Amino acid sequence: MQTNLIARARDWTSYLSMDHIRTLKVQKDKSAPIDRSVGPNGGTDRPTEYVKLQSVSLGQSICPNRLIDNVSLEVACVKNYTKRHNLSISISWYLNWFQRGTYLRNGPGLWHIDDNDFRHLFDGYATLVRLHFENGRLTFGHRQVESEAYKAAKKNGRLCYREFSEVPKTDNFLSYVGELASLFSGASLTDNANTGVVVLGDGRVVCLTETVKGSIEVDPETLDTIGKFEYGDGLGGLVHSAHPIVTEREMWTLLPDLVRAGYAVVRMEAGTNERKVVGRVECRGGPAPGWVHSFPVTEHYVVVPEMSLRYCAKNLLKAEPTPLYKFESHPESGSYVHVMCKASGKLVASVKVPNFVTFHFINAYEETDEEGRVTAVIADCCEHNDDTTILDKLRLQNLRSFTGQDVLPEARYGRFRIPFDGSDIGELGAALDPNEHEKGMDMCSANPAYIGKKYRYAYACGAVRPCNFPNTLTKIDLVEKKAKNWYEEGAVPSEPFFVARPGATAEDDGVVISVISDKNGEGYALVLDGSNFEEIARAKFPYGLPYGLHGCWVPKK
Ligand SMILES: CC1=C(/C=C/C(C)=C/C=C/C(C)=C/C=C/C=C(C)/C=C/C=O)C(C)(C)CCC1
Ligand SMILES: [Fe+2]
Repeated sequence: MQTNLIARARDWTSYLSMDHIRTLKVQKDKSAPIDRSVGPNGGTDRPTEYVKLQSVSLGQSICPNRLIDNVSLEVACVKNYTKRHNLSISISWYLNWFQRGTYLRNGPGLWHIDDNDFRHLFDGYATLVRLHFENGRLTFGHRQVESEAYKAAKKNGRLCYREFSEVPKTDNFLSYVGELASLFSGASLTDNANTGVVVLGDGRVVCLTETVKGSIEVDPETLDTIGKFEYGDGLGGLVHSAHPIVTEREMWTLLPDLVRAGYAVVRMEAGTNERKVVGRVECRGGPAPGWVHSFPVTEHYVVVPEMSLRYCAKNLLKAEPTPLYKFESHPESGSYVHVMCKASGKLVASVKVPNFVTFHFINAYEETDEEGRVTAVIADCCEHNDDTTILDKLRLQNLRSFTGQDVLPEARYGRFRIPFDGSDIGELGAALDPNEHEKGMDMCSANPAYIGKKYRYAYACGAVRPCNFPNTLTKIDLVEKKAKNWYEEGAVPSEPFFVARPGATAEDDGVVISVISDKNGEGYALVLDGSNFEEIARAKFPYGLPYGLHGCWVPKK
């Protein structure tokens, strides 16, 4: 039976308030109207909080894969419904090892407050999605991260902090002057932690964005917002990389210095809240540091990219979004890659490279000669052919239009080579022919055990064209220089996340998890085999989810 559980749109939208928890009528009604207006390819933008569902259950075979012998879906009356809603999808499959642990995915998920609609994908308030695997059951839930920005917006019915492209309305000049002061203190910047989620070495789970104040600890079980992650080091900083490098022992991140153009490279020991400055990189171009959404590390070095797309204090202040939002392109200033020794904080290489545009570095490693001496650092990223238009393409209006049209800007598996021979020039090319992934490429992950080391495989969102957004899950083999796709017509997958099989020896021995929005905006969790990239399991959600960004795996203790 192909019945879907769909709450009528009217019912959902009338339960916006977190404070008024009521029972929703869940109806087996395929024809019920749903607001599919948000996210690339729709997604169902419903108020996300606290829904007490009527108890419904049905048996359903939802995976064609022969490895799944039986799937049943039950929507239970959630006891603890003041915390979250919770749907239980029972799957029995043969991957016993993969039955204990939680996949969390963060991303912007709510793009309006009352009647105020946001403009850009990155503006949305953070929504956490949780897929908990245990004893052959998948428990699914999702919830808003309760940042100050989100709570203030809900309370006041309007935007109160500066988001990626949205700015609160200023009534008069005096309050504008106040705004200026609050901007430089960081007070007016958002703490909407809508970009990534990481598990620190001591087990704490933190949602992140690019503002330092937007580091928020959450409970991976209940999705409760525990509170602000306070850095107790006095380092301050307004912005940092949205993607720190986290291991069991430590966390590395970059703090761009918007006043004295440069970057502080900082390290935080696991179990502490104290970042320590290991070294500083001075920018070689100007007038401000290049935007650094992410960066890679090798075993011994931190790679600091300096893009010619640079932060712009003036644009931070503008009331209306500029074409490049908070940034400004300075192709004439050049682009550079710097390499710092983790142990000494000394700069060991700094090279000029062709201009590039990247949000996501994938990995980096050291190239060595026969004697084991490091001759170069190789750093890989999703590179948008030095085309900044990707930022504007991610405006909600663009994502909602152009379905089926070939408007996705081209991207490649960018590979930098930073030589250690003292030369001033680095190389940038493609690690494989971009036609392998139809020149669509972003949202990459690799086996976490290979971070900083020579690696062979990566998982990304690629393209089957024509498309207006990446629409495949793609396994990339950097030795064979081949890509293998998972693709379903009209579906929009989120970042493929690799989870290694405990005890695995092969790099690709594990599973790849993704959350998919199908062509109707409904959704399912998908599990692929990391080695042959075949589908192992899928579990359909009773409603669609908005597009999300980055995830993490929280192993069950
Ligand atoms: C809030 C402020 C800022 C915020 C920056 C944010 C939230 C940046 C988020 C960047 C993300 C999510 C990038 C993802 C890229 C995905 C791509 C390119 C996918 C492509 C598919 O083809 C600042 C701007 C830092 C200023 C202060 C305030
Ligand atoms: Fe990101």
